[in-house]
Amino acid sequence: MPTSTPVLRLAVPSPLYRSFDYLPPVGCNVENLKPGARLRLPFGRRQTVGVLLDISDTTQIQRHKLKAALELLDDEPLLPTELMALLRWVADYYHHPIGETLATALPVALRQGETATAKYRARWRITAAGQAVNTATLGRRAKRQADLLQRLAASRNGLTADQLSELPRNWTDAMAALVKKGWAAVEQIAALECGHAESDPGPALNPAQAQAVEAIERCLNRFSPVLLDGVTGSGKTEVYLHAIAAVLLAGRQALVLVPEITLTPQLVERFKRRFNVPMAVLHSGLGDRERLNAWLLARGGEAAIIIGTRSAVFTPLLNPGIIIVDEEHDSAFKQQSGLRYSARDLAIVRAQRLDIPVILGSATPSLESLLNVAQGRYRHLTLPQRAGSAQPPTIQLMDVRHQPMEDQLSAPLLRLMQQHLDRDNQVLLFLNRRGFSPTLICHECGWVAHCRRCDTHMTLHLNKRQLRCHHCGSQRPVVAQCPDCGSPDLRPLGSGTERIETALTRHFPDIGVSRIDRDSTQRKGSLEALLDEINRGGQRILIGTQMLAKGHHFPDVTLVGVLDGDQGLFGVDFRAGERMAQLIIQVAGRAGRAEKPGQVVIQTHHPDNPMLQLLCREGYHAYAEAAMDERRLTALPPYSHLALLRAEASHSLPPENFLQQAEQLAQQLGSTGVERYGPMPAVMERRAGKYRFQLLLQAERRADLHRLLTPWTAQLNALPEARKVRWSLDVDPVDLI
Ligand SMILES: Nc1ncnc2c1ncn2[C@@H]1O[C@H](COP(=O)(O)OP(=O)(O)OP(=O)(O)O)[C@@H](O)[C@H]1O
Ligand SMILES: [Zn+2]
Repeated sequence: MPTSTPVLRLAVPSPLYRSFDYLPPVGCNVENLKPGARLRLPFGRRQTVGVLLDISDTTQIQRHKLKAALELLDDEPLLPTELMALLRWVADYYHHPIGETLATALPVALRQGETATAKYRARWRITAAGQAVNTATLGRRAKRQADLLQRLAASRNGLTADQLSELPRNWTDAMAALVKKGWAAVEQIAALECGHAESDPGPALNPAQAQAVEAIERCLNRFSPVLLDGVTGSGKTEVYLHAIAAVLLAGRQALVLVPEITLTPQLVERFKRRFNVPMAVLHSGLGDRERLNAWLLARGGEAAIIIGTRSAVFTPLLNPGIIIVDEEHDSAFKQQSGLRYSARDLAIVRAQRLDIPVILGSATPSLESLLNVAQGRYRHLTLPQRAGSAQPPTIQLMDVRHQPMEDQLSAPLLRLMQQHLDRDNQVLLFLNRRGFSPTLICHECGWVAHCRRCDTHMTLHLNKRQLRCHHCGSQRPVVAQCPDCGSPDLRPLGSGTERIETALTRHFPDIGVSRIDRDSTQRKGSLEALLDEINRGGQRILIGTQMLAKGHHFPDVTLVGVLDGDQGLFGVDFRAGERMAQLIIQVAGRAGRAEKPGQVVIQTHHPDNPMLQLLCREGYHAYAEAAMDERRLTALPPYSHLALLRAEASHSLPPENFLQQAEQLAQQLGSTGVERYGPMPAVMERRAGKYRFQLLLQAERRADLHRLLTPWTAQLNALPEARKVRWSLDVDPVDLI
């Protein structure tokens, strides 16, 4: 083989921290090989799909040992240069193998080697000649054509086969006749969801909103990170919509990241009502083929707005104009397995590389973002008041010590609920614990239902008569007798949403109760049905988990009760307090969002807790400031940077040994500026049958941390114990448990 044959450097899905060299496919014109294109490759005993990183003249492998790639799958680079560069950055920053990083960013269908062709569909429009036709003169024989023509005339966007298939009779012949006469024309359009024909202009902006929109519009052509810090119900979404309108006007695309789409059907609806453009909505219910289609149409520029959850941050865009991260504080933006990236952080990095604005919106910004504001890295735009006529709710602590309690419902809370219901309003109760009770205990001997695979209790789900582990998902039927002593006296200890629901139906027999948690919304469409029921208004009680805190708009809710305000006080994670504060303020934000004023009460056994008091009396920002001081004193993020090396195995020894070796390796590599803690068992040492250990690295300066991580992670796989464990590195972990 002549030495001039170039060598292809490929990213291949593999846990190895390197690229792989191949020769071009036999007979392939080298000119056609461009970085970002996929190739089918022989890999071990199987075939795989790799992405071309570079073409090189040299290789460290003896040439005769190189295998040839089998087939070039893309004529044009599938991944644009910008995205390729971003993903290389991502692999470096998260210290993740490049092949797996690229695989994470690609839709499954592309990973499997499917061809990258987008779907289009036919759409019919009326022509000028068609508009001039007086349908009355068409005569009875052409009634179907006349009907169709009228329909086309009434629709601004034209009609697709999907829309036409709703017609009672077959329409294809009649349409063909219209096209033949030149009265209708057919065009091929991207197979995407489209905004409604009747666009709605939305309310007039209030001064704070207008100021925010103006500030964003002024820097549409450059990187400008903005924290849109607006109290709940202040109309942040309106600001996004206006900013997007300006971006669309300039012929560019908007990428909108949300924590969970299925939980906020109302949001997507609002986008559709406002814009008459093709949209790619990337939700978890999409099939592989549909996801691929949306991805390709975003890449081709046909999708003007892309709304998706965290992985949407990797969507290729032809004309990117803005990135918006809604509810930026939400930990759902962090991927918790494989490539553990933060979509919020990557949105910033990507916007910077694209030189476009990025908006992080929240009523309860993360301490990370608040510090970035304080240090002048982000612009701070605030919406201090609720939009329209809505007033902020009053928040107070309710001391439940010595109070009679019915499950988690104190007597004063029940009285207050009655008052609000009597006024024909709705009451929302928040308890971040689903199921009937978190524990089932034997009253005779003290036996507790434990998970057999985790160090934790099973949760009792009475409706399904099951015990379920919320950590590994295992389940078994409820036993009638204690397996230890045979006593039938088994009692549920503590309450979850299911139990509260039962208590509420008992206490308020005439009032409808809607429970909203992961169990009650499992079936497709069930959340929408529940939301509809609530939005029909009138007396009603809502009980739910953090799902209720997610951006819903319930105009009739006037009372919000946080049933267990102490839940965040004793969390093991250093972020537990911050999370609980955000949750409380977000659920509180569901109260009094329309004309009626809202009231929020937080049941607590610690009414003197200074952080709770601060949160209630002075609001989230006062709380955040105090929490920030605490973090500074304890040198925790955002005042330091963390990386967590986790390892697990079926026995406890290998992970501990592996981490010990990893620790020694770090020591040998010299880790100035990096503190190491561990190895130590994870808080839940055994989960899903695996023993879990971890080693925490902490550095004041990010550069110090990464200087160690780069050589370290490259060598971890070579440690003797590495093959006996599953290990992973988590850079900027949000969850230390
Ligand atoms: N300028 C305005 N005038 C009147 N009503 C408005 C205005 N802006 C927004 N609204 C309405 O106020 C309500 C809350 O607005 P929006 O959902 O945009 O707030 P938000 O800040 O995103 O809320 P949250 O963070 O609590 O989910 C919506 O019903 C919206 O239509
Ligand atoms: Zn379990």
